[in-house]
Amino acid sequence: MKGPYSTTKSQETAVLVAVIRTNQTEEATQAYLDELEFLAKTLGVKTLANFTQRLETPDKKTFVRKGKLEEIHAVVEAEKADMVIFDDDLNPSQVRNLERDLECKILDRSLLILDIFALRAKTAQAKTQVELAQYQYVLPRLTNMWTHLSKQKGGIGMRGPGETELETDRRIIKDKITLLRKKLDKIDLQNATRRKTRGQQVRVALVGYTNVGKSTIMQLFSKADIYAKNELFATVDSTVRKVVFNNIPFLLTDTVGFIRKLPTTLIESFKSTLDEVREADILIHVADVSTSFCEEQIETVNKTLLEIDAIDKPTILVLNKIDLVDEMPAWVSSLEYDNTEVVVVSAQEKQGIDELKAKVLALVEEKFYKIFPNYTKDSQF
Ligand SMILES: Nc1nc2c(ncn2[C@@H]2O[C@H](COP(=O)(O)OP(=O)(O)OP(=O)(O)O)[C@@H](O)[C@H]2O)c(=O)[nH]1
Ligand SMILES: [Mg+2]
Repeated sequence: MKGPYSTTKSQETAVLVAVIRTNQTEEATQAYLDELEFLAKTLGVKTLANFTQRLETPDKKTFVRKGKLEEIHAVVEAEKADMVIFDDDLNPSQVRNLERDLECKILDRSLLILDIFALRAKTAQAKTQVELAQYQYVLPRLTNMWTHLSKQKGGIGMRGPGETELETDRRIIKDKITLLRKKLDKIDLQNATRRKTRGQQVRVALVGYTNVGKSTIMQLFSKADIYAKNELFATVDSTVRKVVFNNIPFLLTDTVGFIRKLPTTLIESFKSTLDEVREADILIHVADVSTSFCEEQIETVNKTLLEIDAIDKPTILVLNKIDLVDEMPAWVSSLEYDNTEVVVVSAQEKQGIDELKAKVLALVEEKFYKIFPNYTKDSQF
């Protein structure tokens, strides 16, 4: 089951640690920890306990202060935890100090996300993108502990006079990054050619936070057999399907979900997968209305869309999973985004789907008749 770059084995156990920032509510912290636990669970890691400490910024040396560290160590020892997972990125010296003090494997949030992506990636493109992101993650974190890397190229006379193992490792990784970039450029070129052969068609992309129901909606619209599961990042590769509503055809893309604190190396390496989103004419932004952090998740997605230059498209905001909500949250009525229509649905219970389809069709039609002004409903596609 595990990909070649996995850093975790199944059935391992973990203790989670997060810092509560000034102004951050306990409720928010709990939601973040739940998400971290869900990320760990997706990798088959069981959470034994979690710890928080209120600090303005994480401690430079050990992320949390000494007293808290002792508490964590006691639990790690008593419960024989395999690892401690931190909710923010750690620098090499923090990792070293924490390994020394906690005497177990130390992971951070980015590493978990990278691991899940490595596990899920299926296409050559996604696999190469993940590998690139992993090397980019490792490069600034290289310490003398990583010397094993140089041995992979041992005997080829790689090491120049006076060069340390660390420098050799850096060079090996930089070479690897260059190689992966070249490989990706080649794949991108092939994909761009393929996209051109699709001809002029209206393109719609499903976007949203991870696990909100994008693939479930894709299935409803295209009857495609797509992996939809209660897991974070069930979808990492993009899928494109032709959909016809009311005899108007368009291309629908299901793609990777977003998450808060998405490692920047991942966004960079997944830029070409996100081309499908950038090049789309219309966005269906799916959100999970049943979580108390729906608004924040919508903001995270909008921020990421801005980062990849895909904001400002006609958008339908789909508030999904209404079946899990007794009462419509108050903030829904005050939702106001430019260029955005809101529709409330349950993809699972098929509530509100006709309204969603009608809204999608209206936007698709508008775009479609701009491309094909002479099209009549009897035309064959
Ligand atoms: N209760 C409820 N569950 C839903 C609904 N829509 C989807 N789900 C469930 O939510 C989980 C995630 O759905 P997916 O369609 O895989 O979500 P996604 O957005 O594609 O997720 P990623 O690909 O992981 O980013 C699955 O277990 C679905 O069955 C809904 O309307 N109500
Ligand atoms: Mg999905």
